Formats: sequence, C-alpha cells, structure tokens
Amino acid sequence: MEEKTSLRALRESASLYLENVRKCYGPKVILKDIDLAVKKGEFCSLVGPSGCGKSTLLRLILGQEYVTSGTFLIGGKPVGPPDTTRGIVYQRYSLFPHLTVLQNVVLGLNLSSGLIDRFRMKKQFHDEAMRFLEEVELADHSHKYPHELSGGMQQRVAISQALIMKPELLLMDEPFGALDPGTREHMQIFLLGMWEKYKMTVFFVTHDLEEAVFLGTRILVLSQYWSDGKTDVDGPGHGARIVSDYPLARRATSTAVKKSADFGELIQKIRHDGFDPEYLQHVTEFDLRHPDSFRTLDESEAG
Ligand SMILES: Nc1ncnc2c1ncn2[C@@H]1O[C@H](COP(=O)(O)OP(=O)(O)OP(=O)(O)O)[C@@H](O)[C@H]1O
Repeated sequence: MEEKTSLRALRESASLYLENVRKCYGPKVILKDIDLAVKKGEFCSLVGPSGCGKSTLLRLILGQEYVTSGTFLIGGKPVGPPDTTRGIVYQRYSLFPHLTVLQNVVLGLNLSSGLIDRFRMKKQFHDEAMRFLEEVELADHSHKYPHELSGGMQQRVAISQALIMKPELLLMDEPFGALDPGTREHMQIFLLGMWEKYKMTVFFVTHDLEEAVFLGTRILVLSQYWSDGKTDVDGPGHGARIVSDYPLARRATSTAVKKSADFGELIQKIRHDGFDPEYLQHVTEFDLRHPDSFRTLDESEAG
C-alpha cells in the first residue's frame, strides 16, 4: 500500500517518468524496458555506444516522436508535442543562419505570443534577450549572424535561445561535440553556471565519458550490450536499455577533478558496463578525440 502511494507520488512529482517504455521503428526495436524517474533539477548525462538510441530517447522526451508502448510522463502528464517547457540544443544547426544573434534569441518569445502581444512587448522582449546576451558575454555581437561567430559563441547563443523560454527541461544532444578541447571545457563550466542559476532539469547526451561524469549529477548508460544474462525476447542486440544508473553526490567546481583517481575509475566502470565487450578486449586507454572516448589498439600494438 505504502509502496503504491510512493510510486504514485513519484509519477506525479518526477520531471520525467518512464515505465516499461519501448520504441520501435517498424520491426526494429530501438529502446526497450526503459524505466526511469528523473527528479526536478537533476543533471542527467546519457552515454552509450553509437547508434544505441540516445537521440531517439531525446526525440521522445521532446515530443517529436511517440513511444511504441509503456508509460511516459513529463511533470506528471502524458508527454505531448514539443512546447516551451522543453528546450533543445544540438551540436549544430540550433540557430537560424539568416537571423542575427539577437533575432535568434528573441525568436522563441515572439513565436509563443500573439501578434498584438508581440507588438506590445517588443521592447520587453528585446531587453530580455539583451540581458541573456550580456550574461553569455555576447551583447557586443547581437547584430552579427551565426556564421560570423566561433563555434563556442554559437553554442552560447543556442543555450540563451533555449533558456530565455525558461524551460523546465533542457535537452542537449552532443552540444559541445564540434568544439575544440579548450572551448569545450570552458563551455562545460559555463553550462554548470547556467544550470545552477536557472535550476532546470538537464538531459545531456554525449559521446565523451569524461564530459558526462564531469557534468552530471547522474550518469545513465544506455546500451544494447547486456551483461546480466537476462533473456532477450527479441534476440541478442535488439533494443537498448539503461544498463547502469550512477548518482553522483559530489559537485565539481573545477576541471581539475578530471585528473582524480575516483573520476578515472568511474569512467572505466561505465565503459565496462555499456560498450561492446568484443571491442573492449582491445581497449587500452582513452583518447577523447575518438567519438566513443576510447582508443583501440592498432594491429601492431594488439599483436
Ligand atoms: N526514423 C527512423 N527510422 C528507422 N530507424 C531509425 C530512425 N531513427 C533512428 N533509427 C535507428 O535507430 C537507432 C538509434 O539511432 P539514434 O540516432 O537514436 O542513436 P544514437 O545513440 O543517438 O547514435 P549516435 O551516438 O551515433 O548519435 C539506429 O540504428 C538508427 O539507425
């Protein structure tokens, strides 16, 4: 009885609640047995091998696609089509190339209001967008077009564009994947600052395990490689599920934590949990330039 009540409370209060979710494209099972409750304000990093279904899960959360079966609630309600409660930032193409930085940031406010309000609130919307641009140190670039900005600057605009709508959930699909390592670390610290200030729930997809552990208060490993011996009714390798779920108590304030032993150990564990065991036989060390954040031995080394 008590269990039922707490489950109901969890369903209603969770920012995201998925129970026994399955997603198929025709006969192809992409996601299966997904059970997940994410509390408001959590920062979830989602990692997993290429093609396991991370972006598919993000599209489900965004409401661009629907689950094939199972329960999927956002803020206690069945997930609906995309709306302003969910913002998204992609690796590229989050910005409209023909709009200036300012127009890109103000766009959501304009689109979500009627014609009269848009006219009446013009100055207020402009000031609000400029306030965000000041916060991300881009006020001086408000008149520029996206192609005139560096990759890191473009992503700061994209984050402002999403945050100005005050989303409860910020979804991020490899947002820093195209940036050089220095800019990437800078953006990681920047994002943590924004998350602490705006207190939204973040769902962050990355191939970079180090980035996932550095940013997340929780690490979810999605994988089609199961190690618990459970029988897969769809046959081996059909459909990914969450194979590990690590809550992280500590909060990093500096990237120096990436060099600590605990940090390295957790990354090893995640790698072991979620990635192809055959591939892993040949893995010796990380190389963050590799899309899956680890390096395989070449033939001469493997011999
Ligand atoms: N619309 C679709 N129709 C059929 N199959 C699809 C569709 N969209 C995605 N898939 C398949 O679903 C699987 C998961 O794709 P998804 O892009 O979600 O994986 P991912 O983990 O985000 O990959 P990556 O890490 O490479 O970005 C892939 O096998 C992909 O080919």
